[in-house]
Amino acid sequence: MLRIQNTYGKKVEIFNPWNESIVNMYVCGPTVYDYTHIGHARTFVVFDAIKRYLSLKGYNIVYVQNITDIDDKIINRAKEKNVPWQEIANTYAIDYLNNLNKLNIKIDIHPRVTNHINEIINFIQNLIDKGYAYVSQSGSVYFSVDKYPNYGRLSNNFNKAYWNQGEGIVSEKKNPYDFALWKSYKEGEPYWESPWGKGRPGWHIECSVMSSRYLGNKIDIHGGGSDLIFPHHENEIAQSEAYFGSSPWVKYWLHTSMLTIKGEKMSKSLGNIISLNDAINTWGSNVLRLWLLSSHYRAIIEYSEQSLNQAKRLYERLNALSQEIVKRLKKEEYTSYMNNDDLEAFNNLKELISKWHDAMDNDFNMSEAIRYVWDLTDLYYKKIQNSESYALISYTYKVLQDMNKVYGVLDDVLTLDLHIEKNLTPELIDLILEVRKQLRENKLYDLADQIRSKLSSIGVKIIDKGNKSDYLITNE
Ligand SMILES: Nc1ncnc2c1ncn2[C@@H]1O[C@H](COP(=O)(O)OP(=O)(O)OP(=O)(O)O)[C@@H](O)[C@H]1O
Ligand SMILES: [Zn+2]
Repeated sequence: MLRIQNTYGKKVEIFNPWNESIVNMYVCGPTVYDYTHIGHARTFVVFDAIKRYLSLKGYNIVYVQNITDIDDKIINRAKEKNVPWQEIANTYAIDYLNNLNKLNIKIDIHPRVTNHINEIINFIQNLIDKGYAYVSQSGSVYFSVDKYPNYGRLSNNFNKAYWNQGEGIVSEKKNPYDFALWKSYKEGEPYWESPWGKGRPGWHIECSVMSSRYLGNKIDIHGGGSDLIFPHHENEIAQSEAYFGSSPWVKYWLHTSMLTIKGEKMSKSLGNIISLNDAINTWGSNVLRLWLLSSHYRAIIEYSEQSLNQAKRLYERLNALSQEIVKRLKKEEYTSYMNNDDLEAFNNLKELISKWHDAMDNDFNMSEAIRYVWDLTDLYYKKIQNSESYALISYTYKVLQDMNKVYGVLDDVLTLDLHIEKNLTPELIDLILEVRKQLRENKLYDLADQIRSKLSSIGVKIIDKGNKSDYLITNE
């Protein structure tokens, strides 16, 4: 049974999504004004692994991660470089998407703020109509924090002096801790028309709007780095619960701790980043993934070549043994008989994968789970490598496959489909062979040969005997 530590309430809870088989996930994506860095990768790889684990457990997941493509930081960077702001946003959005791809991360929906301006305006208007927001003299719109009684519950801080929004001193606010939903136009800045005049959306509102646009009014998992708990996520909750008039809006809040370098958060604004491009060129994406999935998601990761080298060793071991297993299963040089040693190794494996699941079920305890991956490599070289047993070797393959569904680093190697016969019914193959026979009778040999080679590539070997054909299912 999966248990998750919810940042909201700081308690470990049994995972029980709103709908028993579907999980809605939203994770805050980057503001695209600089290169994607390994700090981002820490958060994005962890949530990818969480999504993959939930999928291994049988849930259907819808995963949304936004792209913030309009923001003060983008506008400032464009001014510095003297290029249009769209160029900055596009360049770094492409960098981000390419790197996700290299890291084997698949997001279902990647909404961009500038494609949702109308929805943002409607959402804000609704908050004004309900009395949760007000329009200032300049035409900016602010959320009235005092109107929302649960403010502070996520970050567990109810001291109003702490609620500094980092927006500088803005005298037009009713309270210093009110935050901007809409920012009125300033000379030389991009703008959109709105009922309150020209302007652009504030940062927090975009996530409330885009998450509900794609996931509805109830979210199962909302994630992001721990740097976003206050004020960003606190504000998202206030806006969304005010808008929907119900609580809780999000069932489980999950936050990754920061990736640090020399003890400091790696971040674009501090200028201490190692870009993902560079890191992938140096280490490869598989080593990076394994490294980032070797720590608990709530523990800080300090950048260190030593720990990356350790992940590299693990990857090389896993890769080598996977290749060996695949080769052996293809060669059919085994027997199905299990001697006592095989049986013992089989039971060790069973215990190992069950402990791995227990660790993952325990609030995705990846630092413990990775130990079982190391143990698997030890077990293989000690007790499995010299075994002749098909049952043992194919079970090792299955265990590796399940683990890899989360780690996602052996996709190129684990290419055997041990259950090919399940996907191709004999009737279907007979039908294809019949069609091929008729093609040959009509001297359409090219087409007949194409069918033969296509079938061969999916593991069905055709054996022609005169005008009759038979077939063999192989794992090649
Ligand atoms: N060093 C880090 N470690 C882990 N997660 C991070 C780190 N930096 C950013 N994130 C996470 O990555 C996502 C995108 O963050 P964002 O674009 O705000 O990055 P940033 O580098 O912190 O930028 P800025 O310096 O402008 O705040 C967020 O979910 C954020 O929490
Ligand atoms: Zn967000």
